[in-house]
Amino acid sequence: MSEITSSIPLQINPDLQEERDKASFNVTELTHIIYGGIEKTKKRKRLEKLLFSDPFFQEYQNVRAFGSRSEYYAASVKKSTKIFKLRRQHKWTDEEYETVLDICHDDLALTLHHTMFIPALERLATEDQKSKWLTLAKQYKIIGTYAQTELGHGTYLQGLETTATYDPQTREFVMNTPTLSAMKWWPGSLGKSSNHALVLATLIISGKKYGMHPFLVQLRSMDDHKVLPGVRVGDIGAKMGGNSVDNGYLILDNVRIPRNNMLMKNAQVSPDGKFVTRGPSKANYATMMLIRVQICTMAYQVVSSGATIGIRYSAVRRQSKLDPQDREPKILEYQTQQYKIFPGLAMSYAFLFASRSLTRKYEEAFAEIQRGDFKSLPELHCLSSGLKSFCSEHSVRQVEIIRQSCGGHGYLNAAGLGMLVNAAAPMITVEGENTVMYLQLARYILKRFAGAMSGQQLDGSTSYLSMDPATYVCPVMSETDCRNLTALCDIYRYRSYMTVCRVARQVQHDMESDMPQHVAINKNLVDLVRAAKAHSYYIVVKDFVEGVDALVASAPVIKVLRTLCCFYAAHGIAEYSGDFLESEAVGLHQLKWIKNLQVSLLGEIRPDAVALVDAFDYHDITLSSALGCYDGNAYERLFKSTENDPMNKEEVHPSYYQYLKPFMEEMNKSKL
Ligand SMILES: CCCCCCCCCCCCC/C=C/C(=O)SCCNC(=O)CCNC(=O)[C@H](O)C(C)(C)COP(=O)(O)OP(=O)(O)OC[C@H]1O[C@@H](n2cnc3c(N)ncnc32)[C@H](O)[C@@H]1OP(=O)(O)O
Ligand SMILES: Cc1cc2nc3c(=O)[nH]c(=O)nc-3n(C[C@H](O)[C@H](O)[C@H](O)COP(=O)(O)OP(=O)(O)OC[C@H]3O[C@@H](n4cnc5c(N)ncnc54)[C@H](O)[C@@H]3O)c2cc1C
Repeated sequence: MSEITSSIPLQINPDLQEERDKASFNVTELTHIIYGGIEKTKKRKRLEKLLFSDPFFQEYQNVRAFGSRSEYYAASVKKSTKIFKLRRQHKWTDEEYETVLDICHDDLALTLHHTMFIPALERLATEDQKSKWLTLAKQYKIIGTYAQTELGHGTYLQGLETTATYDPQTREFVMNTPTLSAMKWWPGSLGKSSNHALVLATLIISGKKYGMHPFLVQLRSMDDHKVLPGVRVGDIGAKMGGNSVDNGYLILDNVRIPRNNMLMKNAQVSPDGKFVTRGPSKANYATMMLIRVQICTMAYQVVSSGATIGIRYSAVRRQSKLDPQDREPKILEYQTQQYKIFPGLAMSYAFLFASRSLTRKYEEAFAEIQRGDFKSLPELHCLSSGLKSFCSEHSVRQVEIIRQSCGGHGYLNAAGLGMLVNAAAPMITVEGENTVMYLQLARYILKRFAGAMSGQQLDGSTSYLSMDPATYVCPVMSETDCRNLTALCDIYRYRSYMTVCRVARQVQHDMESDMPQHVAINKNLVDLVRAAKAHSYYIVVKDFVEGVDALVASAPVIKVLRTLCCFYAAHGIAEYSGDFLESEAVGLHQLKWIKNLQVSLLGEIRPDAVALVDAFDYHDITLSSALGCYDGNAYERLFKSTENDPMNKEEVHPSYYQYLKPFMEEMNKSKL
């Protein structure tokens, strides 16, 4: 009788334990730093315990892995409603609720209700409207979504075709989807879950268009969830990932809504049809900016989850030979393996600090905006557009590299990496497609650069554009200088300055050669995006350096974070060496030193790699990965995962009787 079983050993895999034993710093101390203090970590742990003591959360993993799309959606609705109920029962604050959503790490079917519908009501409704609609939404008496994107237009909001035509006779808006391309297409939770939608439509009064405004439209009956007259709504189909969410389509045919259903914080239509605006014209774009900021935090969660799985697995997987006399080494010993995974590890900490800094700036600016002061809006719009694009692009790419680094097993659903990549991939597209968002940043940078050239004193994230480039000397004079974080940051800043300067001069030159502005811009789009990326990279490195410098922590924690920060910056210079050389931010000597440093830092990070991912403190259910589980018993967990596979339910699959058996019989009878 074979002794091979799928039972999970009670003890930690000794290979992983060995890693934990040799960590140079206190993991718990770093965990507290990551979560904002001991109290917050404790609170998170309490919430985690409360959630995961319910066996449903474990069963949900099986439905996610093996259920049909419809079963997965249903389980996710159940999960959403369970969480909603728990929130009421335990009177969670918004912060506690956000923590629960972070712990769940999963697209909930009703996610749009809290990620966009409620924030949109908070930002776009008047106080009177809030007391009605926001109260209902927060009590889950209505479930809503944010319906902006159409089949024909997602990016170009001025091209949206859905109309809201004011009828002064009845004091109603008449909502219409005039063409196929005008149908709403993509909104999450729209297809089957929501009974209300915030529909973004072009306002028309007496035949005149007044731009895009938000309208609250009821879609389904509150008695039986049946679709209301004039409304056609459904699911848009299976996607690469995120299939627990019913992204939907919506067609409106002369649907009448009361005048008060237009959210009127930023613009009003009076009963007799007069239009009045308040605040800047882009005030109705406020919800998108909030989510762009949140996407940076999501990118941190994505890449840190991927790094946790990749590093723990690489510490328990043994393969091939390094020393011919020794046993097979852990694959984490191979320098190439470290080179695939440690950039994701360093990026996790970089994005932690960058997203924290962006969130702080957002909260400060939002408080000003609430007081009617919009001066920080342009800076915040551009910073959030750039960082949203940068963090999503880099995290998705890095997690795919980590998936590949796990060899064949990384390709299994049970590894959790494929699902992570596919769930995270839309971060690149949602809330403004990345290229388009980089170009928003580039447009702002060009204007600021022109301001600096004409002697304006700049402030905020672009203040460095008023530097005098003639004063720049590469601050790295020796190999040892390469470890100086301020010097590395200066190199990024100068690279960004030169990239911006070059494209600004080119656009100006093209326009002076009588090229129309739009032609000159389009001729330089690739370089404009390059400039926005260089600026975003500089901001992330700067936030990382400043974040580590400002930390109050023990010497070992500071040391390990400084090493990671140095590696992050050195790796970026090595990876984009062409740009750094071309801009003369570094010379060939410096590049060689920085590349050497990058490789030697791999060896310095190696002993702390497992501890650095343990500090993220992800629960096994949150990670949902046989390869990345805390105990390191990856093989047992992989084997265990096959038990729930419906393919293994019967010894002989029905397809044998249907197809294979008759086929084999036919083949065996055949004379050929
Ligand atoms: C651990 C596991 C985690 C897994 C993670 C999974 C994640 C999955 C996803 C989660 C769910 C996501 C839900 C998604 C929801 C959505 O996608 S909702 C739809 C979002 N749609 C968009 O974002 C549309 C993008 N387009 C735009 O924002 C705009 O059209 C535009 C590109 C910005 C252009 O706008 P337009 O009105 O055409 O403006 P212009 O005439 O070009 O003027 C631009 C000027 O306006 C300024 N500006 C633009 N936007 C803003 C703003 N938000 N705030 C302030 N100012 C703004 C801009 O700077 C220009 O200013 P000037 O240069 O001074 O003129
Ligand atoms: C999973 C998921 C969830 C979503 N959830 C919602 C939701 O809840 N509510 C909602 O309203 N929407 C939602 N969306 C829609 C999303 O916001 C849009 O897909 C997104 O804004 C991009 O717009 P698009 O699809 O029209 O892309 P397009 O604009 O068609 O982009 C296609 C290509 O054209 C390029 N391009 C377009 N314009 C320019 C330009 N000006 N300059 C240079 N290049 C350009 C882009 O870079 C891209 O390469 C969701 C989408 C996804 C994938």
